Amino acid sequence: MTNTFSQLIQQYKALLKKNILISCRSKTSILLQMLSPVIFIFLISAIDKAIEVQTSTTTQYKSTIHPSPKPSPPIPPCENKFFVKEPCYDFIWSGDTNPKFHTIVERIMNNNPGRPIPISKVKSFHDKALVDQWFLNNPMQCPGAIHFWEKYDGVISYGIQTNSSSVQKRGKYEDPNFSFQLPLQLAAEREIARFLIGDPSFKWNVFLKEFAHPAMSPPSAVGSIGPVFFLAIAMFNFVLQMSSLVAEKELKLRQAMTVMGLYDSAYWLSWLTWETVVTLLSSILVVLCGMIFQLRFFLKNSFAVLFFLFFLFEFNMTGLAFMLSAFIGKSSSATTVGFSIFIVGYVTQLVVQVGFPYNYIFSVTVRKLWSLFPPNPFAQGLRVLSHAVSTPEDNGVSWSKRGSCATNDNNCVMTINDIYKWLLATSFLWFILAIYFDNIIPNAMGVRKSMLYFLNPRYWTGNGGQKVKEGGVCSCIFSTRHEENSMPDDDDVLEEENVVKQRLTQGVVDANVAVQLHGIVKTYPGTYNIGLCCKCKRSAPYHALKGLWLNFTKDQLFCLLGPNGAGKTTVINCLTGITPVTDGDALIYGHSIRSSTGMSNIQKLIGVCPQFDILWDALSGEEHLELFASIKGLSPASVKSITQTSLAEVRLMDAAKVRSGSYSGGMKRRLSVAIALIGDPKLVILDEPTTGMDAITRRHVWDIIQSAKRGRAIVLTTHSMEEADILSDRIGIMAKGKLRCIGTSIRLKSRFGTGFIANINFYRNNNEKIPENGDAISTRQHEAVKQFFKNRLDLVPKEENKNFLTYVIPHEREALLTDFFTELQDREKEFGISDIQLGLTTLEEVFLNIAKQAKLESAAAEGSLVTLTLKSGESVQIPVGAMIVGIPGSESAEYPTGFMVQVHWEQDDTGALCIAGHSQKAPVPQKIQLPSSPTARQRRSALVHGVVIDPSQVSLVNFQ
Ligand SMILES: Nc1ncnc2c1ncn2[C@@H]1O[C@H](COP(=O)(O)OP(=O)(O)OP(=O)(O)O)[C@@H](O)[C@H]1O
Repeated sequence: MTNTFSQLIQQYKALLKKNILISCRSKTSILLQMLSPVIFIFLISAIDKAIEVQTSTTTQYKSTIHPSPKPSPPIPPCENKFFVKEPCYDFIWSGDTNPKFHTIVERIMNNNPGRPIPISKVKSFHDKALVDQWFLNNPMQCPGAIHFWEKYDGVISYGIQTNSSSVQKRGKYEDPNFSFQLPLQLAAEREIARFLIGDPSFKWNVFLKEFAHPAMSPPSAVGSIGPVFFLAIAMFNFVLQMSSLVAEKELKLRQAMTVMGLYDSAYWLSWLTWETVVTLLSSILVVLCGMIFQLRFFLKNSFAVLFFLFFLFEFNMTGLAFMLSAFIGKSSSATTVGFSIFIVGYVTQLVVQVGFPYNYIFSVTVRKLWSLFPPNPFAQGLRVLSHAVSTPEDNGVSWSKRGSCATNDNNCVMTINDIYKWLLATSFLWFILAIYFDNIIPNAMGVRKSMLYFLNPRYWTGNGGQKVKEGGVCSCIFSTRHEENSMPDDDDVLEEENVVKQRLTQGVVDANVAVQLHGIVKTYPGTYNIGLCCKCKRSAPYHALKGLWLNFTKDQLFCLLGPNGAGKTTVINCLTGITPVTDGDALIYGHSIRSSTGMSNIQKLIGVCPQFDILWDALSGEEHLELFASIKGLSPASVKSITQTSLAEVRLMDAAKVRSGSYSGGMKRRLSVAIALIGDPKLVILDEPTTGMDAITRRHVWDIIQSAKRGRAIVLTTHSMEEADILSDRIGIMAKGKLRCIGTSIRLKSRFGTGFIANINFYRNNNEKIPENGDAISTRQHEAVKQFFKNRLDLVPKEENKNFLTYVIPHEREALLTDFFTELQDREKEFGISDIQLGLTTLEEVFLNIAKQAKLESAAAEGSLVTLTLKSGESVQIPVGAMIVGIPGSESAEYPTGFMVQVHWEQDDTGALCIAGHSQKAPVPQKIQLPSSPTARQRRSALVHGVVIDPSQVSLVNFQ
């Protein structure tokens, strides 16, 4: 337990270092994170200043203790109105049938203070109805009208008609009461009074005086646009965090660490710690910037209150990023998700600003649901704090007052303290959900845990409960077991299988065996996915491994060969726990891959070099090795020295401090090999480790692998036959999920090669004329040797040149070889032979034969047909892969039983089988009966169907 804990701490520290290095090495993201608070607070401060300038013309925001009287304003020219259509009128009036009113209006126009109104700017009408009609037909051409009437002689009445709503333009307000109604009313009363008393120069002075009032605080930009600006600051970190997590998942970096024994808890804790630090710094920076830019909001509210609000909000956003990252498969999508969250947050914050749902009229449930989205409670917090500094007398919220409401806030449903508690609680909710979704959503390999995995008590005790499933949570999965239980065709494979089975049934534990594969079966499940129009799309299950029984011995390198798609990587994925086996089991040093405890023990014992380099571009080779050494649990004191040794071993000392992003392909592969070997793993799995390496480096890595065999088992997959030949102690060739052959390189060559290769080299005879045309090389000595081979072994050369002849000698002729070569050597001089080389066929040939055989098998199983066109011009339909084909209806005097041909097959670039040619015709043996007349189906298709003849029933010599 203590051991586990100290390893967890060691992993945590190493991962934390990795997170810091990766984050700090991305200069753009660091710059964005550091500069965004400064830029956005500067913008808020600029907007604050603009509001101040805009409101400087009013006294609303100035303390007015002794207001001074001001003379009543004149009637303004109509052009001064905010929205006006020309030609416009300063005012219009009705009652023009009465000459008294003409006089009054003339005086209003002439005595307008500072500006007599020209006659063209006033229009008169008979009555009010006509005025209304005119207003209707000429909108925005006049601010209002005055209507005169005389009820009794000497009693003049008037009424003013105007639009009472104030309008705003470029941040300024136009109040119709002060800009039109009051001046016209005062002018009308003055001139009516003068008219009635008959003194046109009667003094009539009206002064206006506002209330004495204290200064109001101008509206703060923090309260209005602050929430969205602060949300933008948080979004930078949100997107960066999410893309870091998703990238580690997408690039399988996390999977690589898990395979090497990483604890999930160390992984999550390391990111959480780093993000807490980033959030902490960002929040302090925001508050400090606000104070530096002298924003009242930041100066008056307590530093601690502000800091905690910003910190908890950003922390909450980090939790949300953690949770959402479980649903995203590509790091490039993080920006899109971030942008969408920002847009949604912008709108919901606007809604919060107008009072929804932080008001007593809304239910608690609505408030809680709304508050689940972090920008919303944050916007409410900013609203509360803005409210607390809305007048110059307000002192903001102090730390001790964070739990109480402002006295003038009648709608206080959430104090700052409530918002803190809410943000903190929901942050932890997001983190828990992040871990939950991370477990139940299929990873890059389509593997996930059951939806209720946490209810299994064994999950918490570590004794199991780690059972995994495949396929999406919502896809309808069906999985069929692989029922094919055929016995292996090959004797060696059968023997290996029997040995493993016997040991299993007898419970024999062989200390020399590192890995035992007990019939592992892997079937990738087919899925039903709901497509367009609710159509279920079904994909068939794929049987990638069809029951492998194998032992990998200690101190040995087992090489798994096989064509693309044979199932080699699937074996590795099953052994490393990346993908679960469908059936069977494997024991690695006695630990079962099917149990979670077993798998976590296995992960401590293995080192893996995956098929593709899984490295962080921003980390150097040295940092990679240090990280993996710590994950493996090497003692912290030894990590440095072991790293240096590893680097020296793979010749990366000079590039130790260079970031792996700038490594060449070969350097990356070497680093991957070093990572696989670090920490002295007892089982090393190398999936095509030398891909992309030059010849010198490859030989060097072979040396490393060779010397690494001591004390451990190595499993290697490769497409290089030379590599397999040199490195392996045993080789297994797989095809179509089955082991086709097993044994040492020599055994495979002797069993599956076409036989022996004989190279006969000739002296150059300068006196002899050698034809220029290479295709028609035929010298006397060549001919003699060719005749010698034909007579003694019945062979023709596979390749020939003016300097040599190459023969492939089948195994069946092995008995004749001693005498044959003795005689050939004796007659060397006669034949002009300079050198005779005899060797086994290459491993490559074995590989190609096995691959071809597997292809033939599957083609035969599928029953697909191709057309064979004979040299004589006839066409015949034959099954793909058929070797000997009899041609029905080919009976003649020369071939009374009909004839047959041997078909030569080859694989094209895609691995598909195609006809390479066919042998000469040979008579069908008497014992085989070909159908004499074509079948009904053949008649329909108009093509003859060849009859497949069992090769054991004919002598292949017939075809030469
Ligand atoms: N997650 C998966 N879902 C469905 N089929 C898969 C999955 N992974 C692998 N396969 C299929 O299983 C078969 C074996 O794949 P595998 O990667 O093990 O082959 P391989 O021998 O390693 O090939 P290569 O030499 O190309 O690496 C392939 O046909 C592949 O398409």
